Amino acid sequence: MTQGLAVGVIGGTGMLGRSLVAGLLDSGLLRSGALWVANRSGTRGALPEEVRVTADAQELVAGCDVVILSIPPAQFGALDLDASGRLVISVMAGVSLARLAERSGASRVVRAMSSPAAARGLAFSPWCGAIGDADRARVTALLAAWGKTAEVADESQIELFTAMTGPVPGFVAQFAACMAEFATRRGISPSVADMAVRQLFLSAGEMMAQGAASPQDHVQEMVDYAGTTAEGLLAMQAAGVQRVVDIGLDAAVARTRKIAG
Ligand SMILES: NC(=O)C1=CN([C@@H]2O[C@H](COP(=O)(O)OP(=O)(O)OC[C@H]3O[C@@H](n4cnc5c(N)ncnc54)[C@H](O)[C@@H]3O)[C@@H](O)[C@H]2O)C=CC1
Ligand SMILES: O=C(O)[C@@H]1CCC=N1
Repeated sequence: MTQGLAVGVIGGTGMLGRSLVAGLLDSGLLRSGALWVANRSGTRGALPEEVRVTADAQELVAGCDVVILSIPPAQFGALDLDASGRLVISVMAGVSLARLAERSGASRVVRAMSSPAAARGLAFSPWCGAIGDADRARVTALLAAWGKTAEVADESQIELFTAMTGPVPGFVAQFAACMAEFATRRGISPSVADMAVRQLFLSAGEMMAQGAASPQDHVQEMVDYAGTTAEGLLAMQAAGVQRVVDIGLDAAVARTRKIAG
């Protein structure tokens, strides 16, 4: 059963947690009054009145079927929690399934990744975990409330996505910043460069998200067109653009794998 769940987000007023809460509120999956948030202070912040807020994570667990962990990895070791009998979903970077089960006492444990784009239903939220069919349906429904979701093979793949799709706009912003820098160094005003680059990434994102062509297909189409863009793309490829991206993402994955939780 995926409708009528009671769900709690520990860390649900943080940068990611409040976005997850917003996505869940819009989902229609939860019973009325069945969304809980726990944080350190017990303060509501901007959360709507229908969300139940507590400073006591164990009180949240008592009221919920599903417990979502969205606190900083460094805080997880100090979290005193007995979530046995609950379905636990973590979106924390770097914290392993074994550590989640050991620290929470839960046997139904999922390791996922998401992003603050969840508030707009635009996140990509991959997950893994050894769970049964009913829990798989619950997890898929909850994570779909934040955007797209996919079950992946194992934790090492979650670590790749922690680097790639967790940080929004993250590495895409780096590419946009490089283009804005190119323009301003050649005399275009910073405000015009900023507007142009934002509009380019909006339109490119929409076209890639909705069109049939993959990003690789888009690149090949432009190369085959053999115009001005082809010249630039081939020069970037020859200069090692894939290697630069590999180096950056490998470094972010390595950092994720150093987190012990
Ligand atoms: N911020 C982001 O874009 C992303 C964050 N993540 C992961 O999400 C998790 C949360 O990150 P942020 O939201 O950025 O952190 P944050 O620092 O903005 O918020 C953390 C929240 O956790 C609460 N908290 C901390 N210790 C607690 C405890 N013992 N009991 C109850 N609540 C506690 C704090 O009160 C706060 O509300 C991290 O594990 C991070 O790796 C994953 C993907 C993207
Ligand atoms: O940069 C970070 O640590 C967060 C966690 C995963 C993605 N962004």
